[in-house]
Amino acid sequence: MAISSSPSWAPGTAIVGKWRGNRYIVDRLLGKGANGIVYLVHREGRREKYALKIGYDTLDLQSEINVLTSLQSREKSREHRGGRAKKPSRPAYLLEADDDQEGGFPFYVMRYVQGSPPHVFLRRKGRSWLGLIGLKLLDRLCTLHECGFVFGDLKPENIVVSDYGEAELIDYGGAGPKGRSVKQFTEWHDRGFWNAGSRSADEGYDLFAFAVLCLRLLDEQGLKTAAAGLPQTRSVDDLLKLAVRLPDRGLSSWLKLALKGGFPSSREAREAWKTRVYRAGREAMRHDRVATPGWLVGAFVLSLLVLAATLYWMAGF
Ligand SMILES: Nc1ncnc2c1ncn2[C@@H]1O[C@H](COP(=O)(O)OP(=O)(O)OP(=O)(O)O)[C@@H](O)[C@H]1O
Repeated sequence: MAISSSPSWAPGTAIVGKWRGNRYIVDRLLGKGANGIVYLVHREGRREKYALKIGYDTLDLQSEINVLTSLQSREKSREHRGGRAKKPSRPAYLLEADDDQEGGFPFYVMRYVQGSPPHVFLRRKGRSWLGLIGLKLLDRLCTLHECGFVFGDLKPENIVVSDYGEAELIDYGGAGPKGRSVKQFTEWHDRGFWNAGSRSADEGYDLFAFAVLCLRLLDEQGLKTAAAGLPQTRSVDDLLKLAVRLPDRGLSSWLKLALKGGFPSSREAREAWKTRVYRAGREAMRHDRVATPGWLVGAFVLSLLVLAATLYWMAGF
């Protein structure tokens, strides 16, 4: 069923599931996209917040639900194996799916991810946080790949970073099974746009998009200029040049490999990121934290000299 006009729900509205009977109260609108509208909600009588997505198209929504169901069951079995069956470490990927009792609109309820997009986060906290954010994102991609899916449309708008640097993927509308064609992509992040490979859903496709994401976060102007080139001359070399320009050698070499499709799997890419980018960045952060700025050392020496001169002068009396 395709929905031409979806309902606009005001805060306080109760959405009642037709089949399962659960009631969700709308707190506010979170956002609108090509595939649906997302609201912040809570279950009636409970405090936990969730994101509820109402879709424009039942089939599109169902494919997102399939991905979230796989992630959910994988997380469950992982926690079960780890002996944490009683208390899940994170809220569920997917709480439930149902149709709205009133209008029959399909919806699903997922974990609410609170935070800001990565470019906003990095502007506030500093670029050295890219190592941690990247590691968390690669964790999410590895999990998704191990479930047999590829994310597809990896871009800043589909990432939320919490205040502690936990990065989460939102919007699984572009995700699909490995081996098929990528169904939803965004020009700059798309391997095909750069004539750097096919649009078939493989792990390397997401790693390529991830590498472009890093370039975009660190050198958006450079990426914009490169993307303005003629479609027939545009190539991965344009991106490699941007990667070479980065001052962080470890990051630069990681990006080059990802852009060239050199990682055999996302798991290996993640391990390489951890040693070459994340750990190296952590060392730099630690150093920044303990190193005393030069001006402070100068001011301290000056105050010692003033003190010595004062004592000398007083001793003369
Ligand atoms: N789980 C979530 N937690 C918090 N906010 C969310 C969540 N899911 C979606 N949002 C917000 O709702 C907006 C729209 O959701 P979403 O991106 O899933 O819709 P879409 O129709 O698939 O969008 P697009 O046109 O980008 O494909 C997002 O940009 C984000 O701001």
